[in-house]
Amino acid sequence: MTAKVPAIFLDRDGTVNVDHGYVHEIDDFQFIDGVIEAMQELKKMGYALVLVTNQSGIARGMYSEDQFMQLTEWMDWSLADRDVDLDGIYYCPHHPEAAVESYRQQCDCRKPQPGMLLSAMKELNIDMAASYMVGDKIDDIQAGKTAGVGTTVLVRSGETVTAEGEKAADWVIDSLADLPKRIKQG
Ligand SMILES: O=P(O)(O)OC[C@@H](O)[C@H]1O[C@@H](OP(=O)(O)O)[C@@H](O)[C@@H](O)[C@@H]1O
Ligand SMILES: [Mg+2]
Ligand SMILES: [Zn+2]
Repeated sequence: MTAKVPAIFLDRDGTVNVDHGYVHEIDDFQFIDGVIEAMQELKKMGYALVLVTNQSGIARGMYSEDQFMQLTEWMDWSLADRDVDLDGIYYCPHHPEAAVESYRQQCDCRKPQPGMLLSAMKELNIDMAASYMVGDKIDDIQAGKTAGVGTTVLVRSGETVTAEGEKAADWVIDSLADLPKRIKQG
């Protein structure tokens, strides 16, 4: 049995890229300042990078799963081009009140449910206690806690941080760009 790896679970919209609202076009995908450099550093520090994103825009009929895949491929290549190889990409296309019937369900993958993180844990052999969940919403924090992630981190780069969110998260930082430094501080 190989050793377990620590991971950084990354929310997408509001954490990696600016949340313009249900982003599904390359032209609207804008990396937040400093996050690519931070991801480079986190890889060097030995963390696996795992993206976990709710994509209810698919269930809502705003864009197709194929469109999401195309954007994801572009994002993945853009990051690889900058020496950031993502170790996993997980997404939830569902919503309980979906316009598109095939995506209408109360799934276990839409954050705050922990399904995406738990799938990654099994598939990538992740050491959850040594891992971090980074996101801009309380739903990200709750998913991390339920999945047994050691440290939950709320960022101020997306949705306005609420008092409830501040209370739930272990750490609150301005941006993913600040995470490597914050981890090194201990
Ligand atoms: O932040 P992640 O999980 O990567 O992705 C979130 C997006 O899929 C969208 O999620 C929606 O929430 P609802 O899914 O409608 O509750 C809204 O917050 C949108 O502004 C946002 O773009
Ligand atoms: Mg988000
Ligand atoms: Zn789902």
